[in-house]
Amino acid sequence: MTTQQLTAQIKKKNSFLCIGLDVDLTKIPPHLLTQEDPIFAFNKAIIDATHHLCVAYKPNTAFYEAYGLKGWKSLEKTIQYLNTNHPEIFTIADAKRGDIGNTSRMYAKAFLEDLGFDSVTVAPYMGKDSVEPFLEFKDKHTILLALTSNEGAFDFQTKAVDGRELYKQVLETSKSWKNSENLMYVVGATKAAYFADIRKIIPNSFLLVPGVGAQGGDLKEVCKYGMNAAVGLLVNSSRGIIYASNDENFAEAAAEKAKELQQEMAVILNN
Ligand SMILES: O=C(O)c1cc(=O)[nH]c(=O)n1[C@@H]1O[C@H](COP(=O)(O)O)[C@@H](O)[C@H]1O
Repeated sequence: MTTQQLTAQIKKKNSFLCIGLDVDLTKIPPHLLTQEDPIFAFNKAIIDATHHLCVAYKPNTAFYEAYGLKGWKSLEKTIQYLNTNHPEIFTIADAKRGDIGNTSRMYAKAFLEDLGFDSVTVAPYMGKDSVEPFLEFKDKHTILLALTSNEGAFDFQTKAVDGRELYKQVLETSKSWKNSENLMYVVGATKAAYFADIRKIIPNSFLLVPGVGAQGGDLKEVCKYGMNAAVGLLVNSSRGIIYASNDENFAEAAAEKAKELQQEMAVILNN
């Protein structure tokens, strides 16, 4: 998918919501546990109830890898379901990969080619040759961790190296990499104060913004400093949406939560 197609979908749906499919079997409604594939059954119900409210889904692969072969199968079925039924929706494999070049090439093949995701999250710290293999795929996107939502972001990312914060160096340096037009960046919603500085370095790139909902980030603040002329934001909420209820009505409850965020977004987009 191109960023133009993503932006068109944002305008059409009045939404830049990304729903995180972080499925934990201890949190899903107990009645699903008797199904042959409870993770996929849960995801399918969530997708069926929310696809008109969001423009992206982001399964975090940890929640699938934790269940071994069965979990990976559920991930495969989820991306196939999305690509078959909602090809206009942007998909993110939140895998946070990155390794020496030939290994990154295999990660890129796994997520962007074999599974068929539109994008994958990648850690930048092994540098250019660890990221460029992901950038080779046409109309696929590499979402580089810039300034993450967690407390630990202050351990390294905001520390100055050669007089400039490390996250700024990641933004600046990565712009010169081959096919860098395929880059997007992760910036946590909990770091709203940093968005203005970030936009000075990468005015046009899409930002994946996790951390609203369960982690307490503020949507309005994020938009005030992070939005660009083409919107340029995908705001993610996982637990705050998918675990709104663990009764039989869980999918409708998730849709209600997604709608609350979408309506806030619509107001912001139309102001
Ligand atoms: O790459 C991410 O998506 C990510 C980066 C980051 O800085 N912080 C962050 O929370 N995430 C992911 O975004 C999701 C947030 O989930 P909730 O806090 O439940 O909305 C999880 O899948 C996290 O792994």
